[in-house]
Amino acid sequence: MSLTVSVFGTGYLGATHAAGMAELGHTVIGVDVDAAKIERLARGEVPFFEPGLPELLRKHVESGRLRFTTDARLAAAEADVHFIGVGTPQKKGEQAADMRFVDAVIETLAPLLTRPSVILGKSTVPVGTAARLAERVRELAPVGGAAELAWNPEFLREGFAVEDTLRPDRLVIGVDRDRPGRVEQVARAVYAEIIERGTPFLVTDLATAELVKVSANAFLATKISFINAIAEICEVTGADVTQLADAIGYDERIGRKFLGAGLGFGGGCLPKDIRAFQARAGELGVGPALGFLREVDEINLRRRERVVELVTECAGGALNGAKVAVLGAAFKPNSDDVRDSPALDAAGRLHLAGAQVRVYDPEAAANAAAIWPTLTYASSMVEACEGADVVLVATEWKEFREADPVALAALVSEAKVIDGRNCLPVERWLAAGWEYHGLGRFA
Ligand SMILES: NC(=O)c1ccc[n+]([C@@H]2O[C@H](COP(=O)([O-])OP(=O)(O)OC[C@H]3O[C@@H](n4cnc5c(N)ncnc54)[C@H](O)[C@@H]3O)[C@@H](O)[C@H]2O)c1
Ligand SMILES: O=c1ccn([C@@H]2O[C@H](COP(=O)(O)OP(=O)(O)O[C@H]3O[C@H](CO)[C@@H](O)[C@H](O)[C@H]3O)[C@@H](O)[C@H]2O)c(=O)[nH]1
Repeated sequence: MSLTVSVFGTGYLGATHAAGMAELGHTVIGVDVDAAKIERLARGEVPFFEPGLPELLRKHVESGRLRFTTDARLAAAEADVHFIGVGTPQKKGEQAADMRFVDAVIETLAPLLTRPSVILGKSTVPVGTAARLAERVRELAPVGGAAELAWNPEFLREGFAVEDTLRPDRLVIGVDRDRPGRVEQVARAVYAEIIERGTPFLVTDLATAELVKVSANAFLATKISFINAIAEICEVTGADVTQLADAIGYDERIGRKFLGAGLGFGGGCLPKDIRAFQARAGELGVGPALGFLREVDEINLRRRERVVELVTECAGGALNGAKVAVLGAAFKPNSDDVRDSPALDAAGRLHLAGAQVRVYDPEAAANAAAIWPTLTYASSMVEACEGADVVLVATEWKEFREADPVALAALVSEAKVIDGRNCLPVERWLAAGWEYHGLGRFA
């Protein structure tokens, strides 16, 4: 069944979700308060880097199935289902999530709902938010209880956002058990094509759906920090954390995914989500239950300090004046996102410690320069490496993994590389004469 849906927020999540909904056959209205962003999207342009999204978005904008507006009234008038995909960033100077964007959508949208409607929240929120918002919607909507709200967390990964939207591992819908209404039936209609393929569709209560999302991210962050903690031990014992991860990963109960030791996790999700989860647990009086997440965060941040230490050692003990090429600024490859990026953070720390840092990233330089305008940005890997005393690989872009170590060795001043993502073919780099340092291996 084809529906008309709106998506509030057209960032990484919202723009992908809007295009995905159109691909599933629905008529879609994307709504954002950022007029410049809406103008670009309406022209069929994606304002960030996400493989496969420009083609999908353009296709549906051109067919007229996907429109963009800053006017919430249009969405309220035409759509039967409204998705909330606005940001829930970390509050400045606090651990907790900033809920003002989600709240603003409800305050704007609910008073406009004059016919039965379903609101599906996708943003990552503290447990308890959905119940609070459902109540507020009933208060504000002219149709009262005929405006229903459920929570439908999103699990997409940047870099694979289109694939994850169209072919998710599972769908989770949290509904108000005391007021079941039509919301489950509507959610099934929205995702019919995906459900028919046999994708697990889990219906839970509101709190469980909210907690599924933050628990998944807390688990992923914990797995990464686990292996990075082991990397610290490997560094003082001469062991190799990548071989260790392979060996423990063969045990299916453990699994090899997310055991990539290196500079650690960053981005717009894992760091702020584990902090907001701890803050919420504290508010609920069960802070100690998530005390381990503080450790997870600390282990993660220590990796950035370790990289600065390694660069300093490679530069002969002092960073002042050392020429350092930093390859990568994005928090991970195939993304231009630099939110809480370990790569950019390491580059910034090296710069502040007196190194002459030249950063190269194939997609994220403009976003990086908005945060760190005082860093020097090279327009190619070659330009970044020319005359460098130390090369730091900070994001595992394919371009860096497949770089020719012989050609690069001829450009640099000293052939010393720190593989901050343990992603380089070590034998090739050693054979080309490089002094190689990984994280948790050949330290
Ligand atoms: N980025 C991801 O990969 C991802 C994946 C799963 C879940 N999430 C969650 O999804 C949410 C959005 O994340 P994001 O990375 O897309 O954020 P983002 O910052 O890229 O985008 C948020 C968008 O919301 C818009 N916005 C703010 N207030 C608005 C309003 N009142 N009405 C309409 N639009 C408004 C902003 O202008 C911006 O375009 C967060 O809760 C995040 O935790 C993100
Ligand atoms: O073995 C690994 C795997 C990942 N990372 C790092 O962890 C961070 C996060 O990676 P990833 O989870 O792939 O990126 P996101 O796009 O932020 O996706 C996460 O956050 C999203 C927003 O909540 C969720 O929807 C996704 O399911 C969840 O994977 C990045 O900095 C990676 O470099 C590692 O250091 N080692």
